[in-house]
Amino acid sequence: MGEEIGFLGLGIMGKAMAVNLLRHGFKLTVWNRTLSKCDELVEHGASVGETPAAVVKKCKYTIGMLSDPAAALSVVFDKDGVLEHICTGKGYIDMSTVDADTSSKISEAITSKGGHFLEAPVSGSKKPAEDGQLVILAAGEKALYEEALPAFNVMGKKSFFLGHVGNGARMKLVVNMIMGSMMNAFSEGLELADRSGLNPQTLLDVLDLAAIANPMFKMKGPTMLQNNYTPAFPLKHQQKDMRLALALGDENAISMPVAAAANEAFKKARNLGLGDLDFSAVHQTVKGGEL
Ligand SMILES: NC(=O)C1=CN([C@@H]2O[C@H](COP(=O)(O)OP(=O)(O)OC[C@H]3O[C@@H](n4cnc5c(N)ncnc54)[C@H](OP(=O)(O)O)[C@@H]3O)[C@@H](O)[C@H]2O)C=CC1
Ligand SMILES: O=CCCC(=O)O
Repeated sequence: MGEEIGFLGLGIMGKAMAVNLLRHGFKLTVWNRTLSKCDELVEHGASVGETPAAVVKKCKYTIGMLSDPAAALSVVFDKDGVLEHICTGKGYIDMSTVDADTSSKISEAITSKGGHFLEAPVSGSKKPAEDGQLVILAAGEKALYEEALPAFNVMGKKSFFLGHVGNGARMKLVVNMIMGSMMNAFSEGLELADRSGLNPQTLLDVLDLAAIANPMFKMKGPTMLQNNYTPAFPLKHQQKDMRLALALGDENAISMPVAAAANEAFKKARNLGLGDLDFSAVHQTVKGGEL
């Protein structure tokens, strides 16, 4: 189907998104810092590039799905990075969750070499990525957005084009700031129900019928009651998003005491060694128990 697309970063999300694209007939050349993680993608029909630069050289446009701002910058600016082969007619789409400044730095570097840039962070986790049910929050070059729409339509159930670079990053951080705060309130509620003699499972049933019912409580509640925190969205990334959202709050002089308290809980969870578990493991900071 069409030209080859590049894909950099095969973590939980990148792997799921890339496999989904391959299943839908897209041709992909992939790269991951730990190159062995490319093997599974090769089994699904992908080619491998030895470096980000090699991938960009081969592909009309390349997608990045990296852990954080440092990783997103490194893949573009370091030796053998995206910048080495980006040029007129080629595009780079960063789907990582980063702050607007990081995205702007990448955008300026890419466009100064004649390339096109789009930021396109996503809402939705591992399962929606596998099922092509993400929500894509794009901003930047409209022409690249339109070129990538066939791939976005496979990866996501809805794509938003939000205007200039930075708006996608900001939208994503606002969404995840709300989500992180909700997860903390939910954890406290589960523990409060349990310790005050209520059945937490009954609380889940009540919540599911109430005005505050939502897919996150429905999906995470049962596993949290089993102390099962198999990572879909790693807690260290949720804490990164709270930190970046709070910085956005600082810039705009928005008082965000609820988000600040949630960030403290995620920091505490990281300090307890829970950073690689699912973000719902913040529950353990309320329980105070052994995993
Ligand atoms: N998981 C989720 O539910 C969601 C995550 N996100 C966002 O998507 C992004 C990816 O998340 P996720 O897949 O869960 O994260 P993972 O931690 O599973 O994967 C991170 C990826 O980044 C790579 N990486 C990390 N540091 C570097 C570096 N310095 N140079 C090059 N590559 C690097 C890793 O490579 P290696 O394999 O070598 O370590 C890996 O491919 C994050 O920004 C996250 O916030 C957005 C929506 C949902
Ligand atoms: O950034 C991660 C978001 C996870 C989700 O939307 O379920």
